[in-house]
Amino acid sequence: MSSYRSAFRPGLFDGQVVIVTGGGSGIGRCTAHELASLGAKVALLGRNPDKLETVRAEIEGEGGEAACFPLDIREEPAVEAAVAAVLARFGRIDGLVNNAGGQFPAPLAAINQKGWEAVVRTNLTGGFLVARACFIQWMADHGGSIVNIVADMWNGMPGMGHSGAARAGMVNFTETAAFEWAGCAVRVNAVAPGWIASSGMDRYPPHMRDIIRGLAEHVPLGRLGLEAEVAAAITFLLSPAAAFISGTTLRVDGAAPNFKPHWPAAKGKPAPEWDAFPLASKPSVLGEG
Ligand SMILES: CCCCCCCCC/C=C/C(=O)SCCNC(=O)CCNC(=O)[C@H](O)C(C)(C)COP(=O)(O)OP(=O)(O)OC[C@H]1O[C@@H](n2cnc3c(N)ncnc32)[C@H](O)[C@@H]1OP(=O)(O)O
Ligand SMILES: NC(=O)C1=CN([C@@H]2O[C@H](COP(=O)(O)OP(=O)(O)OC[C@H]3O[C@@H](n4cnc5c(N)ncnc54)[C@H](OP(=O)(O)O)[C@@H]3O)[C@@H](O)[C@H]2O)C=CC1
Repeated sequence: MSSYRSAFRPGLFDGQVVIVTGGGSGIGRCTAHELASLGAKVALLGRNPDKLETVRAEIEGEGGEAACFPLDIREEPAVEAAVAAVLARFGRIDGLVNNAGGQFPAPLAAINQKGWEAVVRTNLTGGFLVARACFIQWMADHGGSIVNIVADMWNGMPGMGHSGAARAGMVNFTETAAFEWAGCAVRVNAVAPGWIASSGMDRYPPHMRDIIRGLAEHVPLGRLGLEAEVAAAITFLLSPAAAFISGTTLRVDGAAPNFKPHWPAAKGKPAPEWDAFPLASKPSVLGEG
């Protein structure tokens, strides 16, 4: 029996198979737990096999079913082989959560071609490759639902120019795929997290710690988001509750893009679903509490 306290009804994904890329940590790991708690069999994709294996063991320890498929999403043959391996193992693919991603913080002038391409391939090309493989190998004939995780970098974000450009591309890919694949009953949406208290926050260099700790002051809801709050948005878009929703990008950001410096953000608001995922990451950069 899973300890995950989902907002959705038990058994919602019984019999379904969902791929979660970047399932070995943070938002991907949390989403994998949530979907498994609702009955889905989860295929965990990511580069580090040890991280994937840890999450697989966690899920199976909670009564769910999961399997690991290590790969780099930027490598086309590896992506095609991994999707084929998921089908060989589970026999179907109902959903894809295209979550793997990330970047290094650097001003545009300090990014060389190799660095730019490393980030664009991670956050745009890789997601395209995984989505296309799922479509061609299964969803074109059977339908399905794809959720692409992007990032709330609207209007540009200094230090994140490569990633913001890639995410903008992924939003447009989402819109085109929603149109092209609609005739095959494939829905394609995106979720744009704002600043989330996930393991990802611990991957930034020490000199950024104060910036990260101060981010909540620029969020009208007065806090960082939770992994479980992003997972819930993804789960909604995968579910039949979103059957007429395709081609959209759902922000999960506490209204951060609406922040205006002349008006203070809310202070000390509790996170209502803090205990939805007892195993959630506690990024050390944010300190205790
Ligand atoms: C801002 C305020 C926000 C404040 C913070 C707010 C957060 C915003 C919201 C977003 C949050 C998240 O996404 S949280 C998720 C965070 N998680 C992650 O980022 C994990 C995934 N990231 C990665 O794997 C890496 O960053 C990524 C580069 C994408 C892929 O790794 P690779 O192994 O392929 O790449 P590497 O070999 O490390 O590097 C490839 C090249 O990239 C360049 N490169 C690498 N690091 C570099 C650096 N620091 N400065 C310049 N250039 C660099 C060099 O050219 C490297 O080549 P050489 O010179 O030959 O080495
Ligand atoms: N936390 C936040 O505030 C925000 C996060 N996001 C995005 O949400 C997603 C999840 O981030 P989060 O959970 O916070 O951070 P994590 O760093 O914990 O998760 C990123 C995951 O992506 C995987 N990954 C990265 N590159 C590749 C690759 N080339 N091939 C396969 N897997 C890869 C990593 O696996 P491995 O280590 O094994 O490579 C890791 O599990 C990312 O796309 C991130 O950019 C967007 C906005 C805000």
